[in-house]
Amino acid sequence: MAFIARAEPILPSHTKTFILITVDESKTPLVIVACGSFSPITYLHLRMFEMAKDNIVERGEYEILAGYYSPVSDHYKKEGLAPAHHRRRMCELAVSSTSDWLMVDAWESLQKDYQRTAVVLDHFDLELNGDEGGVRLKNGERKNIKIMLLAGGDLIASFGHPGVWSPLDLHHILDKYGCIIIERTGTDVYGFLLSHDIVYSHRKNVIVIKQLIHNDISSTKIRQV
Ligand SMILES: Nc1ncnc2c1ncn2[C@@H]1O[C@H](COP(=O)(O)OP(=O)(O)OP(=O)(O)O)[C@@H](O)[C@H]1O
Ligand SMILES: NC(=O)c1ccc[n+]([C@@H]2O[C@H](COP(=O)(O)O)[C@@H](O)[C@H]2O)c1
Repeated sequence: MAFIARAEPILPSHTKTFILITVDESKTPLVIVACGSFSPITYLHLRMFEMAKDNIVERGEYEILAGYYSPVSDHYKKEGLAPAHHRRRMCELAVSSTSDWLMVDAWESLQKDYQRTAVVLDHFDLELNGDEGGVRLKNGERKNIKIMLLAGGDLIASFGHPGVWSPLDLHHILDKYGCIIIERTGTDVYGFLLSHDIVYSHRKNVIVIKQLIHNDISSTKIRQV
């Protein structure tokens, strides 16, 4: 067993604190990040982390340290979104009453410009692994924390929409970090994986999770009620 080296909050802006977390040294420490609007956060946004956790635990390769919501800022020009501070607060309230491993990172929501997902993941990497971060092992060595993007099939399918994601960003996200994809009604994730050259070339760093019982709740539907 080993311990996370820091006793202060793992990222400065969180609602919860990591205090010495035990780590199974035989596994790769993993933090999962979901980027999105969360306007509002839904049960599926909570469920997707639990689905990811069940899958990861079963694989036995990683030890999950935490999951983070990173709500997009007000500069993401998507129509109908609530202000970022409300969306962030809704996420904070949702995790505080339902989870002991999910947290909300405010950094992205507070930025003065829109931040691409690749940049958001780099921010997590810097905070978690930079400056002597990561996990400290019993022998004194440190181990980097792996960071993976958690997303629904629709977001991954948007990788193929012209002009939405830069190929360089996709290589960066899929090579350096990796993706955990939750199937979503209306998107053929496996078909997309096979047909998209960049995603296919990084398929070893992509985990697809089947939604055994499909639930197509969406923030849009809730906004329209
Ligand atoms: N029902 C769902 N099944 C699978 N993934 C989902 C589902 N709802 C949301 N997600 C995923 O959650 C992440 C953040 O979601 P986002 O805030 O865009 O929610 P959304 O419900 O898709 O929102 P909107 O309706 O505003 O587009 C995305 O990766 C999205 O694919
Ligand atoms: N080029 C990019 O980095 C890029 C493109 C499209 C969406 N995204 C992200 O995907 C998420 C999409 O959220 P919505 O499904 O609510 O639009 C947001 O976090 C957004 O920042 C990133």
